Amino acid sequence: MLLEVNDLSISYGKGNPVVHGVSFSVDKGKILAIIGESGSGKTTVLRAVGHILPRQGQVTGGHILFEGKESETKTIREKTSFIFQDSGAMLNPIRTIGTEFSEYLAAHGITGGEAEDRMTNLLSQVRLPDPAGILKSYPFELSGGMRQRVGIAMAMAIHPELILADEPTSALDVTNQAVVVREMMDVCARADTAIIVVTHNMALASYMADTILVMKDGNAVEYGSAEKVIYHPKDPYTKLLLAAVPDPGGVLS
Ligand SMILES: Nc1ncnc2c1ncn2[C@@H]1O[C@H](COP(=O)(O)OP(=O)(O)OP(=O)(O)O)[C@@H](O)[C@H]1O
Repeated sequence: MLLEVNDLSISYGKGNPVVHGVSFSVDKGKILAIIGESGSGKTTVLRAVGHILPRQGQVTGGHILFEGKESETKTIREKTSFIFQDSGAMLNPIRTIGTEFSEYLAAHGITGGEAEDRMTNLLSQVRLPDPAGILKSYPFELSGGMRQRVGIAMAMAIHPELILADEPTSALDVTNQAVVVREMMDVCARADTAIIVVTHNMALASYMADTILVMKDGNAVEYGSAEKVIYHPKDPYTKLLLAAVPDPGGVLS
């Protein structure tokens, strides 16, 4: 198993836990969607897995195992990367994509021809036309969807075992959402990269995921294969989420 999370609890400061005893696992190359309403603890769980909880955030119970061992910051830095809602907006506005991208790779020990190859190869895998031209562009010269694709290409360029994606497409319009999600899934499938995607969108979760974890008020209220959760939900809250989706699984296809 690539990632196993057992009985995870998390608090901020001296407050009560905001995540209570959550467990799940992700196999190599598989996609887990964590779904739930705002404030249910999805991002907190994702940040704990990525070792990027804010300073006051603390894991107060449970275990996170990565490749069978207690997960350490160094391993996670090397083997996972993030895609945020506004990954594209995080690009430095006064530097070209090429400068930003190559520095990111250099920070991971990838330089010279190898870095060039990875950049152009991944930019074309996320279907950005004219990768050489993109590398010479400034972020403001690209559309929101194009910038988000650059964010996905950067996340994939270090050949991660696991991508942690927090609402990766919610800043995009509906047409772009579907395309960018498909590209993200294609690129990850080719490299056998696992994904944990946090979303409040049940249609997106059912389209992408092998496994779905439903969270409410910091608890896991439902967890299982996407098929089981979508077609045989047990928890009333999951049923409510599904009732809001006209055609689960079909909306983005
Ligand atoms: N830095 C922080 N300090 C204190 N409390 C926090 C902090 N970040 C989140 N929380 C609290 O933790 C709980 C879970 O928040 P979290 O952001 O993980 O939820 P979420 O399900 O990802 O919501 P959203 O969909 O709005 O991002 C909420 O009650 C939130 O107020």
